[in-house]
Amino acid sequence: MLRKFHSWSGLMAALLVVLLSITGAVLSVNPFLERTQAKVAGTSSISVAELTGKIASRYPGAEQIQRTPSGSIIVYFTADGQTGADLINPITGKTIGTYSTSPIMVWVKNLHRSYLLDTPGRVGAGIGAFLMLLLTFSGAFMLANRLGGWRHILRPLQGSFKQRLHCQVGRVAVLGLLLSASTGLYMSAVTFELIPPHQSAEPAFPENVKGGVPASVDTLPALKAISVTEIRELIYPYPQDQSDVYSITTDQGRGFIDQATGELLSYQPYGSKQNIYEFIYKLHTGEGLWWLGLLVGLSALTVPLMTWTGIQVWWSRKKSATTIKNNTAARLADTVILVGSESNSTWGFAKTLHDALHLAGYLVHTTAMNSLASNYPHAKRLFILTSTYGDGDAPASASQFMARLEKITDMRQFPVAVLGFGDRQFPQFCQFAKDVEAALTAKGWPQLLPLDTINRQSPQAYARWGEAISKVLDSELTLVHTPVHPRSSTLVLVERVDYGMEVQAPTSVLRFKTPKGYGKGLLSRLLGHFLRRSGLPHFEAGDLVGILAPGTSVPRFYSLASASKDGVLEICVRQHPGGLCSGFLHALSLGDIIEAFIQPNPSFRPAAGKAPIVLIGAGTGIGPLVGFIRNNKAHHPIHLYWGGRCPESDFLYEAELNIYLKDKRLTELIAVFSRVSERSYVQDKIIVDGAELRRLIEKDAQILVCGGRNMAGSVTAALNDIIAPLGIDVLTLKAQGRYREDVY
Ligand SMILES: Cc1cc2nc3c(=O)[nH]c(=O)nc-3n(C[C@H](O)[C@H](O)[C@H](O)COP(=O)(O)O)c2cc1C
Repeated sequence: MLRKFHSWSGLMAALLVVLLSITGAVLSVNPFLERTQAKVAGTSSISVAELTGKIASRYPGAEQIQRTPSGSIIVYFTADGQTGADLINPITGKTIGTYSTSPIMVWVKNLHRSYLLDTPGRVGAGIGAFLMLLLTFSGAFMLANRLGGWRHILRPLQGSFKQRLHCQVGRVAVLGLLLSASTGLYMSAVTFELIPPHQSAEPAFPENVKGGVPASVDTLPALKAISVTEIRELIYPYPQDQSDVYSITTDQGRGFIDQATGELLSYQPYGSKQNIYEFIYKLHTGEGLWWLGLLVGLSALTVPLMTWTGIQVWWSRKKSATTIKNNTAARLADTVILVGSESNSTWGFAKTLHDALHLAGYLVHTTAMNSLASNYPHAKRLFILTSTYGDGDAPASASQFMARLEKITDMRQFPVAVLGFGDRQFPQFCQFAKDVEAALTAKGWPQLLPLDTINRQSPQAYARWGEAISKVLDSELTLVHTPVHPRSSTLVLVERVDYGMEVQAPTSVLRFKTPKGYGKGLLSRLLGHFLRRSGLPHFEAGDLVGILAPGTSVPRFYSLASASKDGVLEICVRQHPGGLCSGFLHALSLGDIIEAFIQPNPSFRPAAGKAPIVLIGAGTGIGPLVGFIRNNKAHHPIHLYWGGRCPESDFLYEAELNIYLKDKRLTELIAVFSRVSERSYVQDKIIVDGAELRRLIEKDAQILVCGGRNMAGSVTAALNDIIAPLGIDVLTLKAQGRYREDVY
């Protein structure tokens, strides 16, 4: 709900808020520039009388003096029948230069205040400020939700690069944006008198003007009592009109001064409304607070970037989303389907079930598990279809389901059927679905059907589950769903390095490129050459590539050892006896092609920051770890623990790792081998280095583990022992986003 609101209001407001923020950022530089020109040091001891005296000798035709919020003094005068305005040094009274306002800045100000459209534009600017405020609030609440509450708002972010960029930039700019949007909105409300007008009434023109011979301006007692740092404006009386007065505006109020006696007449101090308005005006414009102006201006500059990343995130979500038609509202539905999915394939199965039930006359409500409502007044049955991710964990759209279920205590219960989607090659097969079923049973929910599982999106298994549903509902349902894989790209093998034959662990590093470089047409190929683009789809090291071996419909996933910016798609594959896909890949010769698609795996990559990184892997688990090291151009400290069989035969990436050690992309390489006389495994070496690792973890180190399940389990156990003296365990590190695994 909040996300929909944030996305749609963001899309609608994009142009308005981008214009407001760019122009606001440009204007925010003004107070700083003015401040650098203004001579303010030592002016507090100078009175207005002194200043006007100095000005009078140089500008006998002075008509008005103004002090800008940044402290610059401007004199408006007439000389030889011509009017002019000069900047004055308040200490010497000398001319600094001619004062003029830049027409470009005037144009930018008008664009900011009214989009150059007068009153309708001012209304638009007010709406823009309001939408910006809503977007800032909704974005902050979404982020807090996503990170598990306000207390965890600074936790490392997960998600695709654009999602992380969007949230990170928002996190940095949130206070500045709240300040500029709320103050801008207040000023619009004042303009349209939605808030009672702030302007205190002008003091009445004094009735008791003496009208005598004007005294010299530098002798007037009222002007002697006011410091230059307090004055805003002094308007001189009409020459030769002895009944006229000086009109003065200061930081505290307005009044008139008798030109003969120098007495202050009918003075009126500002009321609290005026003071509030002026304070908010200062906060919004930075006039008089140049450093705040610059900070707010800098945060405004993030808006175009956030708009762009926000649109991209929205578009990729929309592209991959499954549209559910005939979705009944939760409060009216007799059947509820909750979906837990990471990469959207389970949504396709849920849609098939939704359509079949709708066709059979049910009122069906389908939504993400995270959107579990606190009640479904008319529901008679609940279906939960969920995949499992990570190592038996919840997928993205179900990440908050368990916590929500725990909180809801008074929901009416009705029969539920849980269907798990998973892959048997993961030992925690459909574990999250099992956990959901167990949590519901513990809360006393009745069963519609016992938990069932679907291995590798099998359409046959799904159809069989459909038959069981038909029976229990006594309705004829046909569940035919063939999963659609993302559009694949054709890649050609350009390089392979083979290892491990002698130790019965044939392992190859395979590097692929697109067959024809960037794009297909001549123009795009030329462009690709010119821009040095590889034509590969975008991916980061640690993402997954799904490869369809000929004759199979189920892809096999491999962790990527390169990022697309490296110009190649690189994987490290061990040949398993009888393995369909690994056999196919190992049989490839240079020039052979494969069909592949990218599946982002944003939860497995180092978080941003300078904290040390400990990479732990064994065998082909080194693939993504090498990718992280290769891209460590900032030379953050990286320690790599890796285990192989024999240094002469399967020391994967040995030459490359030595280069990285030399050029400091890698700080330390600890390689251990199991088929040598002093055999050792990574977990053994971790125990030996326990004290050093504990020290790194105390320094906020993050740990990334990649490789087989047994190795990962032993590493967890070893680390638990090592960090026990710190009063934490691996689960704590996981919750802090500092322990990430890619385990197979
Ligand atoms: C990185 C990764 C981790 C996975 N972890 C598990 C797991 O622990 N247990 C399991 O049964 N399936 C696991 N799977 C398989 C997915 O659950 C399965 O492919 C599912 O059909 C994906 O559905 P979705 O696209 O709706 O998220 C994993 C898949 C990937 C790519």
